[in-house]
Amino acid sequence: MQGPHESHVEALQGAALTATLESISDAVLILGHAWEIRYMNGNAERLTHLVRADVLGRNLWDVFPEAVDGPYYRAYHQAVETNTPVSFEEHYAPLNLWTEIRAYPSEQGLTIYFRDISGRKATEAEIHRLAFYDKLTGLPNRQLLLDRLEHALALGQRGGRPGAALFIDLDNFKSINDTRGHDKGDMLLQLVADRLDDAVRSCDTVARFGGDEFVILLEDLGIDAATSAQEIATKVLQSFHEPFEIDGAQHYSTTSIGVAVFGREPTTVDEVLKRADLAMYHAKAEGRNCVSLFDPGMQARVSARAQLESEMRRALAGDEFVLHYQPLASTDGQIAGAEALIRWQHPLRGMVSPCAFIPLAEETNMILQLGRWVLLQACQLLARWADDTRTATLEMAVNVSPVQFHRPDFVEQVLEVLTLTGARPERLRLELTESLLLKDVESTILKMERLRAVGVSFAVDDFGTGYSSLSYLHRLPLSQLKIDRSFIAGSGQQGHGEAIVRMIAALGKTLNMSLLAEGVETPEQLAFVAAEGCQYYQGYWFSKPLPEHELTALIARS
Ligand SMILES: Nc1nc2c(ncn2[C@@H]2O[C@H](COP(=O)(O)O[C@H]3[C@@H](O)[C@H](n4cnc5c(=O)[nH]c(N)nc54)O[C@@H]3COP(=O)(O)O)[C@@H](O)[C@H]2O)c(=O)[nH]1
Repeated sequence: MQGPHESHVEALQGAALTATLESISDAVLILGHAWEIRYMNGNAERLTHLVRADVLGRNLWDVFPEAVDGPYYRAYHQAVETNTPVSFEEHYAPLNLWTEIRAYPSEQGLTIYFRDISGRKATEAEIHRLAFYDKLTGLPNRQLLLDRLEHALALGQRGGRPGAALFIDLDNFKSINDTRGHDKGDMLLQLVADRLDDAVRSCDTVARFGGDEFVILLEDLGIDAATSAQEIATKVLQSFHEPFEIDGAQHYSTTSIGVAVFGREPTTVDEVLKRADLAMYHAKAEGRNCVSLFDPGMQARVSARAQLESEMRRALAGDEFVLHYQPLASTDGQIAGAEALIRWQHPLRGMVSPCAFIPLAEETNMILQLGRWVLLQACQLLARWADDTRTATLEMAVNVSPVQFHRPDFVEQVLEVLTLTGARPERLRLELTESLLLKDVESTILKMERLRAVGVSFAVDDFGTGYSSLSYLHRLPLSQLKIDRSFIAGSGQQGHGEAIVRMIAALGKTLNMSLLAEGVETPEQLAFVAAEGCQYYQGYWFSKPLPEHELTALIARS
């Protein structure tokens, strides 16, 4: 029998306990030993949309049949065994619930605390999406790709399941941004993402690596992984044959793809991506719109290039470049001037030909510094020639790279060098290639005319090897055509060399330009080009390119 004091205390405890259970933020269910519901707080009513009076005394599984297969039994037994609360998270559409079970073995009952964590789950999902998916295209981002590649490499190394990374870079992506705006560029990227996704299996990962670069991770490729990867890359490439529909207009785009295969041999994520990237650069160098498979030779070539680049920077800072001058002669044997030709006096490799470093200098923009240096040196000599009657009428020809010419301040640079050196502009001839003249014709003509106005003249170098359009050749302020040496070398033999020289000579006459034959090596070639109307020639028959002091001696003798 309870005394009056004890029942008062128990009633007090009951009231206090109920008040506590009603005030906490969690939903609470207290169950008896047969899983019958003995208590349900207000939060549990709100969350389950049930009324306390309807469920009290009923079995939990009758009230919540969907929970029968859930983790409740397991959690209860674990809570009993460990004598600690056990919690878990479960999804009951549309809710995500956090649940904690506290067991009371002595009373064979339990309390279930639960709360809606849908908001937190949505935030977590959003954080995950932001961290691992690209916002613009919805594709996996670089981070997720790296994780999956790491996993694929582990499978490849342990299980011998080979895979491949395809590094995809859009060709000329910049042009759509520049011509149609960044929003259209973004649309193209979204369409490309869809197209890449459609081109591969759903188990492959198509990721946006950054900018206009995408990577496709192919897994489980089978024995001939290289062939399969190349076939898939070709399929991806071909998927670009169809135009992209951007805001009602059709846009054609191509892509360059580098392929790197991995398998059992130990390698790293960085290494695989570096290889695929290298192969992609190789595809670009091959003319774009193609697939290239990584081979170890590529690495060696890139290292050699990097070495050359750093050596060139050192050479530019030091004193390793020199100019040689090849005499330009009239076909009756008089020196008419000289062409300045750069040489690299390398401390270990000896004299390096410009063919070995001009292309790299152009790619890296070092040609800007180099080209200005050449112009300055050549104009200094031209200025010195003006002081001597034997050299005062000679012309100086200087090669101009397209990279130099297309800089907006090219004209100012030439004018500045002329002012600095005091060289006479009418003795300076700039040699431009056909491809240079073809690009951006209107602005090219403007630049040439500004320089021609001060007396500078222009020659087309290596004429006949490019694609000069005769329709605009007459509009360019050119004074000389230099016939490429390949046609001169071909003269006197079977082939079209002679006929081409004849045609170019006729064209030069029509356009009122002087003609210079390049690469004349024999007296027969000289006789031929003279007979065809070339007033000038250049070649080993007269002289190879010479250091300045040897050229001066040759002029003095002639
Ligand atoms: N942008 C710049 N380009 C330059 C500069 N200096 C040179 N170059 C370009 O490099 C290419 C190779 O030049 P180089 O090795 O100097 O060869 C020149 C001559 O040595 C060679 N030549 C001349 N005569 C003959 C001959 O009878 N036979 C023969 N096999 N080769 C001969 O021709 C080259 C001159 O070419 P070109 O400029 O077309 O008149 C070359 O493309 C240079 O233009 C520079 O400062 N800037």
